[in-house]
Amino acid sequence: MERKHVLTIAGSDSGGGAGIQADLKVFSALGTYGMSVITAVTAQNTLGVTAIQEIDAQIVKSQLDAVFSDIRVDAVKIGMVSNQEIMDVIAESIQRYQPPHVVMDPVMIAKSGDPLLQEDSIATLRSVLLPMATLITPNLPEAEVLLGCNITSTTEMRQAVKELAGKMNTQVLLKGGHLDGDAVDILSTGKEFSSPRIETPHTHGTGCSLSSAIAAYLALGEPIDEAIAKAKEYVFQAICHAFPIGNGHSPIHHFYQWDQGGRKVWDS
Ligand SMILES: Nc1ncnc2c1ncn2[C@@H]1O[C@H](COP(=O)(O)OP(=O)(O)O)[C@@H](O)[C@H]1O
Ligand SMILES: Cc1ncc(COP(=O)(O)O)c(N)n1
Repeated sequence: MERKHVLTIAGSDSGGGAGIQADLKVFSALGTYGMSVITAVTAQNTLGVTAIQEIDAQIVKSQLDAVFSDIRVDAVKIGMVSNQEIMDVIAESIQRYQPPHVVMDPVMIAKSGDPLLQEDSIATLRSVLLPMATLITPNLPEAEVLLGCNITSTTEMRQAVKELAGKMNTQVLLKGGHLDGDAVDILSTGKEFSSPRIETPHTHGTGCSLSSAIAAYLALGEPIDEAIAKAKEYVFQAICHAFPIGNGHSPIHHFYQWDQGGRKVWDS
């Protein structure tokens, strides 16, 4: 079978739990070929982010041109994009190369509470980048910023996801990981994706991994509902198999093998 190619445009996490590193692990685990355009380098571990170096927008553009001019891209995932200049070059290149699927995780703040987006860039994110995506995957705090209102329950999520989809003119998967109870994510079509909540501090990289798994499954030809359902199951298993690696919030775990009966066996 022809190998599918998936590109992540995101920031690097030196601790290996989120950003580019999580995305590439997901792409490999799902049998796709992963590529990366790095927008920022973060000095980060399980405790937080201690420094950020944004990559020059022209270097981001050169990375995008290098990939798109030579290699077929079956789906794109966009994660941390911290300033307007970088947003503009990404938007231009999506416009120019027209990849078939673009999943955008509008990353604003790390789980540790550290900001990953310059505040004066939110308007550009909203008006330039988000409308170019096939699907956007905000968590609750990000959706609250984009909508300018509080979302405190699944009922309010149902209303908010429809409003966001209307405003951004794209499909929205609103993630409910920040509420209590079952982890319920809601698609703007009204479809809901639920899993039991796992009581663990080791959830670093869940959002990055969900969006990159959706992009990989779209590249593999799954329809959007199926791509989300499979990505959610993947993240659920990856949380279940997380193990502590530092002194803070450890990342989820991406390694599984296939047994002789063709079933996935997660390494733990
Ligand atoms: N403790 C948990 N147990 C099960 N699923 C979770 C848990 N925390 C997050 N999820 C799921 O992981 C994905 C990422 O969610 P969320 O934490 O809301 O996003 P982000 O990482 O962007 O803050 C969603 O599918 C969410 O439902
Ligand atoms: C480079 C980078 N990109 C994204 C996140 C968000 O991930 P999380 O919400 O799990 O901290 C992060 N911490 N670092």
